[in-house]
Amino acid sequence: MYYFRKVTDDLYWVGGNDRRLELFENLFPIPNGVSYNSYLLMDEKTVLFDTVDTSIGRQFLENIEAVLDGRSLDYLVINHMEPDHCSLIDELVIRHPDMKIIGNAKTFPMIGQFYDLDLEGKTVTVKEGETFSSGKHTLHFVMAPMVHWPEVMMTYDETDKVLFSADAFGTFGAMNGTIFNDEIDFDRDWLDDARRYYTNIVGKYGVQVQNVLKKASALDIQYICPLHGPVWRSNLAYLLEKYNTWSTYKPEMQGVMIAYASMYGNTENAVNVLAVKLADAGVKEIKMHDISRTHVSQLISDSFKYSHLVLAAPTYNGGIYPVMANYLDDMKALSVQGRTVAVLGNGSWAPMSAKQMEAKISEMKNMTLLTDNFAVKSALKGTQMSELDALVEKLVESIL
Ligand SMILES: Cc1cc2nc3c(=O)[nH]c(=O)nc-3n(C[C@H](O)[C@H](O)[C@H](O)COP(=O)(O)O)c2cc1C
Repeated sequence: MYYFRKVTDDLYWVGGNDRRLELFENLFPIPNGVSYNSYLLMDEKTVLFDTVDTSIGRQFLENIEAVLDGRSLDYLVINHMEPDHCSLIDELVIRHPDMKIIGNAKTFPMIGQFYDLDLEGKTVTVKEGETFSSGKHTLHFVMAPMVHWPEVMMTYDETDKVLFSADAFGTFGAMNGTIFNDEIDFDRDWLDDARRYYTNIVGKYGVQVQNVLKKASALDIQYICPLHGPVWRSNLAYLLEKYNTWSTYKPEMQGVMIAYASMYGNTENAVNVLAVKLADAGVKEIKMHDISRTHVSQLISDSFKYSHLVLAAPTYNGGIYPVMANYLDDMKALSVQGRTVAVLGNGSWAPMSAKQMEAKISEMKNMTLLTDNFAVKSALKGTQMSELDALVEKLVESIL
């Protein structure tokens, strides 16, 4: 049985949810599932905005046939060619042989890479700022390269002031029938997933997101329809502000994330001592992660969230304990920058991890290091307490 929801008088959400998928992109745990959004505009011409992932393909096809109610699909706008959104193109081409596909110069070569389809005479190539009339509605195309793939564009419906934003403004999380931001408590229930989605998937492309935000600021937007997660129809300033903060790498929270790795508990003990000293000194926003137990995508998310990071790990075979090395590599790859960082190492005979972690941090942009090779030898001892107290003082001064 089909299901859909009306977004405006002429526009329908025809997507669906996957609560079975363990790892999004076979990388990111999604305990709350994920939605794949697609939107169908019922104008003089019918226009579908993007398709969905194969996992919900049959449901999606049923949904659009129900809304079409016997009409054929005239146009498919492809804002993004990532397979979780374009997997049903070939099926739609078969079902609606007269359908034309609207994309940009980078869209069609990608369709050719993914599919063997003869689209001769069935494509409409659009450029930045060009418009297309479906009857009552005028669609206006806005290129959004590298947010987060090169072919990405957004489509703005000038008539109803709807922005189809591709993966921008999307989030992990399946939707519970409630598809609008004013039907949910986004800040309480969705923000963490939204931040983890943004920082891990789009986070590297802050400059490109800023370019798109500038273009968006020139539009009168009443609705944002992303490809994952809720549709925004109120309080858009909240979401735009989050995106502005994340894409400029500004912290959301003045506080500290302590990310530690520990085999036998001694590094863990050292950061526990540090944490209570910070709390004693009045620092309240402290988030601790045992990084062997926290997925690296959550660490990246919190690296964007907090102003200060304390990273602690033992030396392992002359290098950095593997999960910490992996997290540091991910931080660099995803362009984490502008944070104040303290590093704590450990080792029983030749402690190298502090120096090596500091070297990796200094390869990242605008990082302020508060430590210089602070290394515990096996376990924290009273003899190192003044060094630790000095670090606490620096952190407190910088945080508060
Ligand atoms: C497989 C393995 C390799 C290690 N390699 C080094 C090393 O290269 N240099 C060193 O000083 N300590 C090395 N260590 C010792 C640990 O870094 C050290 O015991 C540390 O105190 C462990 O901290 P933890 O109690 O937080 O796990 C190694 C330990 C293990 C198990």
